[in-house]
Amino acid sequence: MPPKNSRMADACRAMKRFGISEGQTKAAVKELLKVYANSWEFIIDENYRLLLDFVLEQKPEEEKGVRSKKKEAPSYDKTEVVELPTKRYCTRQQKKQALSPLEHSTSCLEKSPLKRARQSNEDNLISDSEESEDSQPLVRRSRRRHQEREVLDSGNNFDPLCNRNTQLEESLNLIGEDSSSDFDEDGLKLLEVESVNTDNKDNVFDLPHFVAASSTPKGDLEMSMICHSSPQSDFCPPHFDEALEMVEETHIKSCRVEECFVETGTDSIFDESTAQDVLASKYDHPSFQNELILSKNLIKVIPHIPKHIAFGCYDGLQCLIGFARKDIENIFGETAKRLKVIQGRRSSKLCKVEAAYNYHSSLGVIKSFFYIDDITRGEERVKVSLENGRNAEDLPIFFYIPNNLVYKNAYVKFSLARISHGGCCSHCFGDCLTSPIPCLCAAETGGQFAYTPGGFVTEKFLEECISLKREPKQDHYLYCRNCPLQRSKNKKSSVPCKGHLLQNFIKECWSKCWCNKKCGNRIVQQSITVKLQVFLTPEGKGWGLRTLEDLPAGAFVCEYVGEILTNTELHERNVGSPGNKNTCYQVLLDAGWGSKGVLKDEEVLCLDATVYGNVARFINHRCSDATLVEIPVEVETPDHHYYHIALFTTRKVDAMEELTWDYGIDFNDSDHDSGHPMKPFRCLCGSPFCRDRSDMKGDVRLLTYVRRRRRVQLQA
Ligand SMILES: C[S@@+](CC[C@H](N)C(=O)[O-])C[C@H]1O[C@@H](n2cnc3c(N)ncnc32)[C@H](O)[C@@H]1O
Repeated sequence: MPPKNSRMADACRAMKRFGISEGQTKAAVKELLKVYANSWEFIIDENYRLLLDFVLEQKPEEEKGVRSKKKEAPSYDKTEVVELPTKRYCTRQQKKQALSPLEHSTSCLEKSPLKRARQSNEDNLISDSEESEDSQPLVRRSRRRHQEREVLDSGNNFDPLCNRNTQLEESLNLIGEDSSSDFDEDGLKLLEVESVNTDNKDNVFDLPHFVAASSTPKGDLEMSMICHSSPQSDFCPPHFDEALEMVEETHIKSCRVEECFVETGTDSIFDESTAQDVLASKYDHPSFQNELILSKNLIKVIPHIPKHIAFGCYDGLQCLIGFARKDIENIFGETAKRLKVIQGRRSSKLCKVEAAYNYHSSLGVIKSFFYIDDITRGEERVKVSLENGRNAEDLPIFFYIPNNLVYKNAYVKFSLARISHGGCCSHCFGDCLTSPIPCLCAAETGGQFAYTPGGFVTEKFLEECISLKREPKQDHYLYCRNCPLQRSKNKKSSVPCKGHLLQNFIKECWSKCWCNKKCGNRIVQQSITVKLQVFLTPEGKGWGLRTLEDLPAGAFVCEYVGEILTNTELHERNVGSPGNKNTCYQVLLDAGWGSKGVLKDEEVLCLDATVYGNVARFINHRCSDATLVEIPVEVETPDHHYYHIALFTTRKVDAMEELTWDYGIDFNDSDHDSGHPMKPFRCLCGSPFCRDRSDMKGDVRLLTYVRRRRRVQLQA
């Protein structure tokens, strides 16, 4: 019997042919050995068929793993990278010049990328009618095709990956495959291209095909296509029209193609002149020639690319993969300095198709596009963008409101008469935080301000709030004598209150105070100042919210805003909605419950952000170690039955990191009786402290799989 190591090495070699990494193979073999009592027989059988099937079945889960791993990437200058001008446009003037592709490319390259991008924006202002039909037949055609489709498809959801062919699926799988060695020290993923680029004639990946599609926050769509292009092979660059069609049909169904470029690169094994010869001869291929004549102004050939180039996109970041920095600077000039560059590990041949489209930012056409400039429709001081990455998903439909609004019966009466002089600072001037003696408003926080002069929650106060939430003790709960939650559920019998977490309140200065509007003790009422983005979470949690800038600990991010309902109204709303499916945007304002006598129904309040809400409705849950913590903030009224739920960072948060908070859900509450209005869901927070213990998926899935395999084998 061959030694164990050599069997593993053989298995890895066999799997490598299919683009499966060593890490994946080893993990799969380990699992299978467990099931087959350490026998290799089934694994080796039929040329590792079982192993291959098993790895391929595992893939979707592993892809999730890849993404969450990437999330933990250490910080680097992400903001700069996001701003990368990804389109390298040629000017309209250049398009009109009847240059050969190579001449044309030189003239394009002479301009700095920044200049080119600027020029292209100016070009975009030129109306369609100015465009000569002859100069851009393909673009024009695709526009018409799009317009026709727009009429047919209006209202259809964007589904970039539907209609894809098998080849595309295979190649996307390859790119998505995981291996811990695929990440450099910055946690960015290198595209695995060697496996699709072998000289093996039987290789299924011999034809050019798309490997990745990504959208950028600027609204560009990028497609990469790897081609087998060695001088010996009968490589032919993709038919331009075909490529364009594929881009449109498979990826940007509902977007308008404005401009489209094909860029080709060659391998470092060529010197510059050989590369030019090879490319020139390739473009002379009869099947391409006609298109070349028609679309030559759109084709740009970069004569010498020493290593493969590919654009990947992770959470809106662009990364340029495979170039040595020196080479990038030669080709892209100044722009290169703004890129995060990963040294290439292997050489490859790559053909890249770029398509740019315009998007609309008004809510009216939200459904057709997948990048929205500002979901708040100008309601906030800052824009909040939405990016629908590459997955197909309905865009959220709700009314954006920057402040809570009463639905009907909630008693939320703000009146100056209700605020006593003792409850506000009537002797202050300017910024209360600069005064040596904390003002009366700080009485709520033990005579110390909860905010620092820099505008963050103080370390001590933040710590207290976090530990109260993470490790609540029995005496941190208040119990109502006649709990409104139990009352609304079961009117007859009086079920004891399950308890409400006692929370530390902040009291902000307000209109009856003498301080300045910009006083440092008015943070939450200044509303959102942080740059935020709604995005589709890769783990399958739906939409999520992330910050586009680095945030220190204790920074105010946003308030949880929604309709203010009484508990009875909430109960009626939920009973009336099929399957209680709207509960996922509901929270209780119960921080003051149990501290006073029995609350009247109109004083028992909650927020529902299902239909009316702000950006906080997109914040997902994370058990225990969330990036945000909620703190009740008293602004307009001293009554603790109405307050603001303000969300502050629990620690330093990097740009592009997801913002999460612990909803306080009891995932093991099968009767859904804990009092939290939100129904428990299968938690995908990924926290090591995750409270959802229902997930024994790994073992169960493996067993099911093995049983199925055995059945198939027996039947055979
Ligand atoms: C307030 S919403 C958050 C935004 C939501 N993801 C969306 O797409 O609109 C709460 C819902 O998001 C989903 N969700 C939030 N956190 C989650 C988690 N850790 N795991 C799985 N789903 C989660 C659940 O469906 C939950 O009911």
